Amino acid sequence: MAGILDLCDSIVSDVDALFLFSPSSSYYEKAGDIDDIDLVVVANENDVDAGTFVELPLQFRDVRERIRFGVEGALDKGHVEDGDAIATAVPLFEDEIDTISRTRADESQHTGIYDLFVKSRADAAVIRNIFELAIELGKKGQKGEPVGALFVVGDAGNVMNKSRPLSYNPFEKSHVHVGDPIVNVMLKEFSRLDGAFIISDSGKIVSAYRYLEPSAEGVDIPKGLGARHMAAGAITRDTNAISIALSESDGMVRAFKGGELILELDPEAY
Ligand SMILES: Nc1ncnc2c1ncn2[C@@H]1O[C@H](COP(=O)(O)OP(=O)(O)OP(=O)(O)O)[C@@H](O)[C@H]1O
Ligand SMILES: [Mn+2]
Repeated sequence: MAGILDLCDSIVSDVDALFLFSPSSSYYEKAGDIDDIDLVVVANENDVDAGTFVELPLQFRDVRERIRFGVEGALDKGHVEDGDAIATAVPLFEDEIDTISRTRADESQHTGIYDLFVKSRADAAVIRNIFELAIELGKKGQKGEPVGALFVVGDAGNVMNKSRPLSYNPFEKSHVHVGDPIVNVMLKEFSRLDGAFIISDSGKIVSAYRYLEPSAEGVDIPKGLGARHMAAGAITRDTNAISIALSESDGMVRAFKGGELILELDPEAY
């Protein structure tokens, strides 16, 4: 009679690599004893001193997104090759790894989730900060009044050229950066204002209150999203910026790059 391990066999048989998501040291050590398999650790920090490591900028709640990030990162860094079969060990319900799944490194399924953080003009840390801010703003907003916001990150000179002020710029003479505790308070305060925030590659807040006027030609964003999201998508095609929009109407955080929607997060899940 077949045991449950026989069912698991089809998940893990003949895989080229095993991806461990945020493993404990003991889990990592145990996995190290497995023969003939490449180990890749995907985590916020390399606590286990893994030789092969992909850094997670956010602890994506959607496990598929977390796995996609790890796989696209590993492909980019050459840890796996197109077509490789991969087993993934992930903490899904608990903090400890409790789920094993199987996927394939597939260049044709490329979503750009890794490139969004790592191959953008702006520093990955700046992009992460803006994500966290948008998520926080989205959560708070849902309790009181919903707020919308738009952050355009990187390539600020070009973005400024493709936009115009709606009102005076409260950041005109300041040298504040995202990540400064005071800035988060300011950004949250100003997010009630119209228009977009413009942020430099290194995280300097260049302007608030910008009305974006990019060419929307060739921009392919899902139908039903309005002017904020069209502008958010279009500016990333017209410049080398990425953008992060918080929707006032559905509460979602969306990231755009190269004129495309790359990632959609529900702040309530964080
Ligand atoms: N081109 C633009 N540049 C900067 N901000 C914009 C632009 N277009 C719209 N916005 C901002 O987006 C706000 C909401 O506009 P709209 O409802 O059309 O967008 P939306 O995509 O439906 O966003 P939401 O989901 O938040 O409603 C506007 O009040 C304005 O502040
Ligand atoms: Mn709207």
